[in-house]
Amino acid sequence: MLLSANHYPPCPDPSLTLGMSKHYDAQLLTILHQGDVNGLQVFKDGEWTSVDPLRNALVINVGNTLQIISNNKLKSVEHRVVTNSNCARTSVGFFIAPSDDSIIEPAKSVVGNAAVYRAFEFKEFLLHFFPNFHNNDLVMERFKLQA
Ligand SMILES: O=C(O)CCC(=O)C(=O)O
Ligand SMILES: [Fe+2]
Repeated sequence: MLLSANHYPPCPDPSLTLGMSKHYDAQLLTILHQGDVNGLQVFKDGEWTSVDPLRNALVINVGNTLQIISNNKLKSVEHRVVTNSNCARTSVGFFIAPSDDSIIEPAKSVVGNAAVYRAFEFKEFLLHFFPNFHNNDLVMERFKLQA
């Protein structure tokens, strides 16, 4: 498990920069507390949509590794953080991750004979994920079984 605290100061011109650029989370699940300031957006139906903070609620985000284990039944979502000019924003994320030597593969109970991904060690996934952070299709392609 990894804990990450993010602080986004107010930005005089939010059109010039993002708080966090678009990405997918690599791990199994992200549990995010985003306080009460807007900023998180998900890419849905071809556009960026705000995930408005709800009082006393956490955001649960499926990561790439859970997408693979679920054989694409659960989808990792592209997301980013925008800034605003009025107030600072702080978020805290818990990333639930397997140990580096865990074997990741689509769960037998969900795939039948149609596994989309091969089995691999989680550390192989991380080694490939970070250098290719901005090309998620390329990341996922490497772990697919040949059609
Ligand atoms: O600050 C946020 O709301 C999201 C942060 C995030 O996406 C991340 O840390 O991976
Ligand atoms: Fe994220």
